[in-house]
Amino acid sequence: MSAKILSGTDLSAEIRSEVATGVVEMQEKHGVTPGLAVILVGGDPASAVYVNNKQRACEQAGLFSDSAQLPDTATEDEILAAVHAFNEDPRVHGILVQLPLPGGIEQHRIIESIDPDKDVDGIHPYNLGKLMQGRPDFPPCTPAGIVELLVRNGHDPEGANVVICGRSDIVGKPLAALLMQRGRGGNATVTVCHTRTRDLADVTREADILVAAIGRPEAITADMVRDAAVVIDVGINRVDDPSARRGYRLKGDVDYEAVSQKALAITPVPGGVGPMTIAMLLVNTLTAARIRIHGRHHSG
Ligand SMILES: Nc1nc(=O)c2c([nH]1)NC[C@@H]1CN(c3ccc(C(=O)N[C@@H](CCC(=O)O)C(=O)O)cc3)C=[N+]21
Ligand SMILES: [Mg+2]
Repeated sequence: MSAKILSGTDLSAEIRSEVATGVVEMQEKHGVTPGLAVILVGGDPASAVYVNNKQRACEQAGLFSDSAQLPDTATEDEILAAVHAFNEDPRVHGILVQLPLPGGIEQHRIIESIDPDKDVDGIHPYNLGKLMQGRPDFPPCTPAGIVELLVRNGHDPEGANVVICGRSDIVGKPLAALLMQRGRGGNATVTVCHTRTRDLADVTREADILVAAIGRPEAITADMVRDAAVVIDVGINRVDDPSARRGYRLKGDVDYEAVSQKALAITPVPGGVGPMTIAMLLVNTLTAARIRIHGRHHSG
């Protein structure tokens, strides 16, 4: 068997065009253009790629976009000042601070300084609290993108055994919360694995839906996957490859060649979860603009 490919490239284009329609409607009805600001600290080349992709996606969907690029020597106060400026900027409805921040910066202080109404990443404690209550305004973008990939491709997680490998604050933990909540995209039975999990393969083999968010190339091998599982690969690892145009290749956390022989469906890397993350960032920015107009309770 060869797995069906779950294309994040295609689905993200569909979602971005839904956002574009929403933007036009908002401009006509309210004279408001939703805006997203990205704060990037330091010169990590992969991060710069994402920031550029985000800007381009904003322009294509008709959103206003801005960014602040700070050197990796920036102090906590300088980063706080950048956040503050966007908190106060009426053209900006959503703020994303690219993580991780350089060592020595107290990340939680920065995140807590973001206006929760502009926290389109959904990582401020207030928004994470609402997520845990099953009523998120801004579901974190990568988890939200994964849920859309599943639901819109006919792999509803309801009743399924979902195993998530990785317990990060930005992927594993919020994804578990989304999948276990009541309602659309939820009602799954969720297991979260991590570096201290005993007999990882024994756990992953029970998964109807397996999510790899580990950060190590090809960590998930075919023997760890149940026949006909749906496999979601969150990893975006740069692996040196002198024969490649840019000197590296992107590899997921899943051994794609082998696992795609066994799985029912699988996301590719690139072209899977990555583009969905950006699409959901635009969705959340449109939501943030709706909230500014109508309030938190009328944003549905
Ligand atoms: N506060 C915060 N929120 C984030 O959502 C966040 C973050 N920090 N820090 C970094 C990670 C990583 N991330 C990606 C988004 C899109 C692609 C993406 O579009 N990837 C393309 C390939 C891009 C390439 O060529 O490198 C793909 O998978 O097809 C990748 C990675 C968001 N992150
Ligand atoms: Mg407010």
